Amino acid sequence: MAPRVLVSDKLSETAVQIFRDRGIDVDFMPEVGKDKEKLLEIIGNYDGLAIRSATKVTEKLIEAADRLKVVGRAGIGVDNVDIPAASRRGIIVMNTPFGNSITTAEHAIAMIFAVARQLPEAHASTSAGKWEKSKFMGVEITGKTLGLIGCGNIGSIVAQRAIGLKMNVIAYDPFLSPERATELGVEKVELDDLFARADFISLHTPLTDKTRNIIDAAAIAKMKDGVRIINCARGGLIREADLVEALKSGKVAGAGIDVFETEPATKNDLFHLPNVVCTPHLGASTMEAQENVAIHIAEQMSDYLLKGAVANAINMPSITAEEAPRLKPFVKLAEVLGAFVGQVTESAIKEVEILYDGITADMNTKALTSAALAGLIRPQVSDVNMVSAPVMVKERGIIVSEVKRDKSGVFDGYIKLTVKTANNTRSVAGTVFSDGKPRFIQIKGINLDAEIGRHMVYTTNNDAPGIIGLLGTTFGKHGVNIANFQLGRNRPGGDAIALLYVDEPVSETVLDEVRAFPEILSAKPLVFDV
Ligand SMILES: NC(=O)c1ccc[n+]([C@@H]2O[C@H](COP(=O)([O-])OP(=O)(O)OC[C@H]3O[C@@H](n4cnc5c(N)ncnc54)[C@H](O)[C@@H]3O)[C@@H](O)[C@H]2O)c1
Ligand SMILES: O=C(O)[C@H](O)COP(=O)(O)O
Repeated sequence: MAPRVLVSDKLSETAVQIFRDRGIDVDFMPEVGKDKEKLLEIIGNYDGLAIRSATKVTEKLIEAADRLKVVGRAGIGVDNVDIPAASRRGIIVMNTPFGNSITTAEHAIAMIFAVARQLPEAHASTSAGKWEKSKFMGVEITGKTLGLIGCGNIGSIVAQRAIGLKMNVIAYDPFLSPERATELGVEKVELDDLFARADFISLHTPLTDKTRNIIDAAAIAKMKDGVRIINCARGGLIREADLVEALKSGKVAGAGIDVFETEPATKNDLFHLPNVVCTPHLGASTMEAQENVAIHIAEQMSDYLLKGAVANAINMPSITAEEAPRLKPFVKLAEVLGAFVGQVTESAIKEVEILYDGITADMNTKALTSAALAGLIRPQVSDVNMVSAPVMVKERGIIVSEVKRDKSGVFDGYIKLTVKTANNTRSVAGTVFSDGKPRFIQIKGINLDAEIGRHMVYTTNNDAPGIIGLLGTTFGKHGVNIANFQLGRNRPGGDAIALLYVDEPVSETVLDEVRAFPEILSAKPLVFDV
């Protein structure tokens, strides 16, 4: 069945065409995002949800989204999506980090000009026939200092444009490297320094616990008199009530505000103040940007739904469409190794180490680790996948580490999973053969070469004559057909294991019969999704 996607916000219809061309069923309902009840009613029918900022993807919506695999944000900010809730349900959340950044940077530059020369008010006055030439005395931006709070994609573009306009640009961004600052021609400063020196301040950070109200009365008090403030990033970065006071007192000479604490902003104390220019969250609203983000999100979502490729996901490592086919058998291997340990481990897992040897060390190990963790905890939490597994493992306080090393044995590469509980350490290693199928190559340090089937039985036993006969006869007596039988031991007469690939699940009655033999220490049925 073709995957089904709902477009619930105003996206360019190019996105719809791309979904259709790729063979995806798509419903274009650009108003439904604002109708919470209706959305809740229909969301269960879709594998993908394409949105902008109007649709609120809440925990409640996610709970109702039984089929949903991917939320695609045609734009940058994902603060309208409950990402922890989506991750717990294994739903990928992806955005388009670059499609609208130039457009938004241009909007910020437009705001700088608008507040420097009071363009909207001058326009309104002139259109009203007043010709108030002396009322609208502006300031030049040449030679002025622009303080950027946040210098990522959009902040950097604003910096480049502002430098072209002969402004001096300083930036506060804890994650901006000195090298990148030099490359951009930007001076990296501390926040208080920025407040003290900037003639214009423009915000370009996401809204987080750290950035919320980054501009409030205390921050404004540290700024130059007559500073002008631009926000084309997110409402909530500025405490609006404090900005209103500062504009009224004249401490702040002007503000260009595209985003608001509450949106849609139909009433706001900032409206109608002198030299405040407001736009209704238009930062990304150009023909070019909307085409870009629509194309990007439709392609990314289609690639994921049809090929398993992951790009620009917030809650999952990327997997390119090119690497997806090569990675796929190793993803399966990692999952199977996790599933083996997950099924034989009965006490709480404390630590997981994943060793990537040879060619596997050069693969997308983040994705492989996510797959191994999904396999590992699936016996306890059935509804888990590569997106939700890392979150769930973290919630359970399990420490995960990856080790990579060059080819060390006969295989071009293999993966070894070692899991520690309070009183046990268990390991299993596997590789992918040229037939693309995963194999176990070592269990408990014992080498073997075991094909992996859907139903298997794993026994531990004392190495003694007659084990093959004993297991074969017991299973045969009960009509259990053995497709493949692998034995291994650490030394003659020492610890031994057997892995049997059987055609059907083996009942507990049969397994109890096996367990009753004194040579058999344990017998465990295993199921693998292969
Ligand atoms: N108005 C609009 O329509 C519109 C359009 C696009 C994007 N946006 C918003 O613009 C913002 C920036 O987008 P971007 O693409 O540049 O994002 P980005 O992730 O590329 O850049 C954000 C920068 O903020 C920095 N940062 C994070 N925490 C910080 C802190 N505490 N103090 C200072 N800097 C901090 C990061 O290091 C990063 O460099 C986002 O909030 C996005 O949602 C708005
Ligand atoms: O984060 C973004 O990309 C912008 O806020 C754009 O939002 P919009 O898609 O609702 O215009």
